[in-house]
Amino acid sequence: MGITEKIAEVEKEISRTQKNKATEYHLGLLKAKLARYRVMLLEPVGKAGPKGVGFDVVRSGDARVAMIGFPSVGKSTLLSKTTETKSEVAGYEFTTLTCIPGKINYNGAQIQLLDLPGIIEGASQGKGRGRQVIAVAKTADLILMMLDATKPLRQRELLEAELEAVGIRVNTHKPNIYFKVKKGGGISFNSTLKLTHLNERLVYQILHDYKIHNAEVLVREDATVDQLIDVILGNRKYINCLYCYNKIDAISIPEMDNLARQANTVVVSCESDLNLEYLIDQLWHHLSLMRVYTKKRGEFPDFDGGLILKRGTTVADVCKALHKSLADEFNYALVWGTSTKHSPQRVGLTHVLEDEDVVQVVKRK
Ligand SMILES: Nc1nc2c(ncn2[C@@H]2O[C@H](COP(=O)(O)OP(=O)(O)OP(=O)(O)O)[C@@H](O)[C@H]2O)c(=O)[nH]1
Repeated sequence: MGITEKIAEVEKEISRTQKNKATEYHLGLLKAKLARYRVMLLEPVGKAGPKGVGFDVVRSGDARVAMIGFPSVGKSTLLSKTTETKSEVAGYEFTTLTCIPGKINYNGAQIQLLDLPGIIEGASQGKGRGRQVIAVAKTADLILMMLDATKPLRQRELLEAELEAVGIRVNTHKPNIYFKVKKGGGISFNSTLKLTHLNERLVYQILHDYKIHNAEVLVREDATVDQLIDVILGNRKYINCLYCYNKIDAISIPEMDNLARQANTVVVSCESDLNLEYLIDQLWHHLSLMRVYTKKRGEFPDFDGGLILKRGTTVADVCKALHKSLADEFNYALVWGTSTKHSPQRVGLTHVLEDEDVVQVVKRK
C-alpha cells in the first residue's frame, strides 16, 4: 500500500471514530500516525526530487505575501490592479508551474505579492507541483487567501485543511510546549497546569510512535494532541493569514456584510475597484510593518527615505539598519512621535519605536 492510500485509510478511520472521552486516546494515536505519513509524503528521504531548483522566486522588497486560492477567484485581476506595471512583472516558469511575482508599493515599503496558481489543492496528497509551491508559501510573511464571494463558504475550509496538512498553521501561535530529545534518561513529562486533552500515557505512546524514547516534555498550556504533534515534528510554520473575498459586486449587501464581519477578512471587488486600497492597508497591518524616519542634527527628517521595519523594533535595530558600528558609538537618541511622552524625548537603545517615529541618533564624542 502506498503512502497516499495509507493516509486515506487513517483519515477515514479518524472521520469514522466518534469524538468523546473514551476515544480520545485512540484518536490521538491515529493523528500521530497521520502526521508521520504526511511528513513522509511531503519530505521524502533520499533523492526523490530536485532540491532547491524548480520553483525559486527571488525574494525582493520588505515583505513577501503568498496569495493562494482556487482557479478563477480573481488572483490575476488583483495582481494586475494592485502591483506595478506588467512589464516589470516577470513570469517564472518551471515545467507546469508559473509563479507570478508582483510588487506593491505602499507607505514606502515594497511588498512582494506572489501568485501561486491553483496550488494548494491536492498538495497535501503530494500531487504534482504542490510540494515546491508549499516550500515557497512557507517563506511568506503573510498568506493572502483569495476567496470567491459568490461561491460556497466551504472553499475556505478546503484551503485551510490543505495548509494544515502541509504543516502551515495560520493565525495561531506556536504551542507553549518545551520539548527536547535527550540521549538517555527515558521520558520525563510534566505540565504547569491541569491538562484536559493530554495525559502521560498518551504522550508516551505518541513519542513511542515517533521512536523517541528519551525526551523532556513540559506542557505550559492546555494543548491538544495536534499541538503536541506539531511540536514533536518541529517543522511547522506559523504564518498570519488574511482572508480576501473577491467579487462582492456580484452578491447582495447583507451577504457582503456577513462576510466582512469575519475575523481577519477583507471584502473587495477587483473588477469594480472596490475596497482595494483598504486591502493593501490591511496587508501592511497584518505584515506588522512600520516606518521610521531618521533625522540629522539641525536638519529636517528624511521623509522620503524612511526605514521599513517590523513592529516592535527598538532604537538598537534602527542603528543596526543604518550602520553596523552605529550601536557601538551610540550615546543616546532623540525620538519624536507616538512612542514617547514628550517630543523629542531622550531614549536608550532598548526603546521600542512606533510607526512614523522620527529618530536622531547622537554618537559618543
Ligand atoms: N464579478 C466579478 N468578477 C471578477 C472579479 N474579479 C475577477 N473576476 C472575473 O473572474 C474571472 C477569473 O479571474 P482571474 O483574475 O483570471 O482569476 P485567477 O484566480 O487568476 O484564475 P486562475 O488563473 O485560473 O488561477 C475572470 O473572468 C474575471 O473577469 C470581480 O471583482 N467581480
